[in-house]
Amino acid sequence: MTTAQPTIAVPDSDALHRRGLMFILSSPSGAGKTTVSRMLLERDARLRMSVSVTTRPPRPGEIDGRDYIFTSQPGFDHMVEEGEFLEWAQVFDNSYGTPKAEVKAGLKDGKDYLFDIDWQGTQQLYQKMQADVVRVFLLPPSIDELRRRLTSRGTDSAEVIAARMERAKAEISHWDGYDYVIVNDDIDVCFAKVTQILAAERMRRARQTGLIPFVRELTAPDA
Ligand SMILES: Nc1nc2c(ncn2[C@@H]2O[C@H](COP(=O)(O)OP(=O)(O)O)[C@@H](O)[C@H]2O)c(=O)[nH]1
Ligand SMILES: Nc1ncnc2c1ncn2[C@@H]1O[C@H](COP(=O)(O)OP(=O)(O)O)[C@@H](O)[C@H]1O
Repeated sequence: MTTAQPTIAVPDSDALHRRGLMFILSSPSGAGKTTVSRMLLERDARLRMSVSVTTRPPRPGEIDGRDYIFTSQPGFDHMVEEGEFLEWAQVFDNSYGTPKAEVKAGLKDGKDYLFDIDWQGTQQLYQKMQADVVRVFLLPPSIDELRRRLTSRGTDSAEVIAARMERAKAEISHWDGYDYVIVNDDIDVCFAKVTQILAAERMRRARQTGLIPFVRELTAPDA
């Protein structure tokens, strides 16, 4: 004869409530963060892109609202005045900012957000929302390979590429402000590492807000 057992929900990745996380990917321009971001978004339905606002003109193939929200400098300044950004920064000659509203609400609902932002934005988000932030920095395998990637992308003029190369070493100098640093040599290896980091970070105890009632149930006197 079997005795009736109290039912306890089996904890899989989504069975228990979890607070969402802010997954930040930074790198010097051309090291591969857009490529890795696209791969993540294609393969991971639980991850959403935090689409930034920028005054930079769209590149060929970029879509307003998907890659960036493109705006004028007065439009951007107005958003700053209205407090609509979680963080914003001047990068190269343009302004870039992370809209606040969706991310703040989504994190509570367990939604995860991907941020392709620079070290200045990373520092600001970390200061404001340290417990939610995971910081990943991609390095190129060499400076020559970085130049080759920027050139082969075919989206920027020689002048813009030269300006980005000039800034690359300054950007790389911020590598130690990140939790994880990956050399993006082989894209599949790099992507696998990023995926592993995301999986582990999702399982952190502090994010699994549903654990407290679950453990209470497991350890109840009549369980
Ligand atoms: N702080 C901050 N940086 C951003 C934001 N959006 C993009 N960036 C950064 O701005 C820099 C330039 O981006 P972009 O013009 O798309 O060129 P890319 O680096 O070649 O992809 C990159 O380092 C991005 O990570 C944002 O909302 N905030
Ligand atoms: N691991 C890699 N090996 C070879 N080429 C790469 C790799 N990662 C990215 N690329 C290429 O390098 C160029 C720059 O990558 P991108 O993702 O646009 O960089 P970022 O967003 O950091 O500026 C693109 O043409 C991309 O296809």
